Amino acid sequence: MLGSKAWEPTAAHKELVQRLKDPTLLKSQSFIGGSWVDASDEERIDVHDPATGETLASLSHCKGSETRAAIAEASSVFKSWAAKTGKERSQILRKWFELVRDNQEDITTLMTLECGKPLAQSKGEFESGISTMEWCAEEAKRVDGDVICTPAASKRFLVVRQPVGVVGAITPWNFPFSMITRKVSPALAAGCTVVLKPSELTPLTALALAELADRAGMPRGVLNIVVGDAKSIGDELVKSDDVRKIAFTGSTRVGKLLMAGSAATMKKVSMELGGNAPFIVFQDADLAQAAAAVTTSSYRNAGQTCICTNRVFVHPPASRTLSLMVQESVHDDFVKELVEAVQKLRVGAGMDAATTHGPLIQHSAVETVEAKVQDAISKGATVAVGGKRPEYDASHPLSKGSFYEPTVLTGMLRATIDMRCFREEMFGPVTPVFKFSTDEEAIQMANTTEYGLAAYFYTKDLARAWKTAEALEFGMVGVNEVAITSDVAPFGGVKHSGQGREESKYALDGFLDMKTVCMGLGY
Ligand SMILES: NC(=O)c1ccc[n+]([C@@H]2O[C@H](COP(=O)([O-])OP(=O)(O)OC[C@H]3O[C@@H](n4cnc5c(N)ncnc54)[C@H](O)[C@@H]3O)[C@@H](O)[C@H]2O)c1
Ligand SMILES: O=CCCC(=O)O
Repeated sequence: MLGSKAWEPTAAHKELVQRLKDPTLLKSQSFIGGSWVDASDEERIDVHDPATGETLASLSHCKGSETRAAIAEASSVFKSWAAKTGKERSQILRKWFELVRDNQEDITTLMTLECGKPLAQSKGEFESGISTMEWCAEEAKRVDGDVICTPAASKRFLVVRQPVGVVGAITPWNFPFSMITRKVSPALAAGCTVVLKPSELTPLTALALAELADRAGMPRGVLNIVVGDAKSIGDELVKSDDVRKIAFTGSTRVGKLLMAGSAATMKKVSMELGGNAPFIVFQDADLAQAAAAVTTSSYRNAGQTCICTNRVFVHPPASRTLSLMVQESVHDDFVKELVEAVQKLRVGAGMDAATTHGPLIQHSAVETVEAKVQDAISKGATVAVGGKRPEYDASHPLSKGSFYEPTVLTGMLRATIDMRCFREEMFGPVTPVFKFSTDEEAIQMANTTEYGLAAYFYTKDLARAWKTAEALEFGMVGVNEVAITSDVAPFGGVKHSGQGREESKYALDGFLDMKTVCMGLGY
């Protein structure tokens, strides 16, 4: 949110400074060419704590000219960074990883305060992010090429892999740490230089990372962070011919804009976009495990995770036959287990150790969730639990927070797939439960979405597991498992959920070009 030109530190800001072991990690400027710089105009951007609505910090608000400066810095040092040996880059990245690891407490505090997620979840994200940093620091030493068997005795073919150039990285607010490490670490390991635009809602974590990169001895200009106006910064990154790759995580809408814009300069793109994850509970599933898994997956980060369970399908629908009536209880038993688990979630501020469920990122997100829930109710859904904002009186410290209660919607028939909660990414703490009658129908309903990021199902039948995993049109499938994220496994989607993969042994591939060298032997 744009703030006033004059910034008077708030009580929340002073409290944050007190909380940090190293308050110099709290920055209010952008990091360009190894220096902390103010924007050329005086406009500021305020960062809020979504649990209280209080202003945590006010930052200089950059636009096009600062972005051009950052691109120029990244371009000017690209050749020297690329020319370092993998081992030299690895040593700097390793040092950065160590400094970040040593500052876990401060970084997770910043993450929780600016994005709202419970501290335990910030720690989980932190573990995921530093694993990526460590992995990529190691991989910097392994940017190998290839020798191809030749069809002609007089020549040899080799493949060398070279960094693509300057990378424009654009990241969202819901994972203010790990979405950065997933792009910046492999890009730097591959020998690229980076201009990063973090979300204007959660820039503090990103800026702390820049400070630690500087302390780690990252050469000036190799990593630049520009905070400010999304469109101006994005437009500069996209139109610049010096930027050779856009690495984006965010909404499908913005991803498509960036991809279309990148065509003019024929940039590489990697797009980690929205999801609409189905979760199928087959009749042979362990219901208690499935209900616990839906609770974990659907309400993680208050439902604001790209791989959150968005639609649950439970076998079977109402039937008059005795055998199916017995099976009908699978649905009812599952809903009972789920509702009981959801009732145990504790809504509150992320810094409170008892909290399992934090606020949404801002009030407009709560309004969008409310509209989707109302849409479902108007089409026949029943609220089994939640379905509203928590009722805090005006004197309550969280009364200005952007909270929505964890919600389960039931009573959904196949006829209700026109509901917004079926078609759209909810990005809030709401789980709609639908019924299905055959495996084919469940798979078909699961695939009835333009998205294709993550999908989950629970079954004990091996044949059904193989068949379903192969039939689901998603980039990642969890079978009797929802914790599918790992630094060792490729992460990414198909269809409108994007292209390219982050993490794993493939992490650096998107930041490298292949060059074929054909060597004539002269005979
Ligand atoms: N697939 C994944 O790995 C993954 C991971 C996390 C989040 N997401 C998706 O991200 C979305 C939530 O994040 P969000 O609300 O921050 O998304 P968003 O698309 O609104 O914003 C993402 C980033 O793009 C920037 N941006 C916005 N408009 C821009 C423009 N015109 N030009 C350049 N940059 C622009 C924002 O400032 C932010 O930094 C959800 O759809 C979620 O599923 C996907
Ligand atoms: O929202 C996207 C990131 C999810 C994850 O890392 O598990």
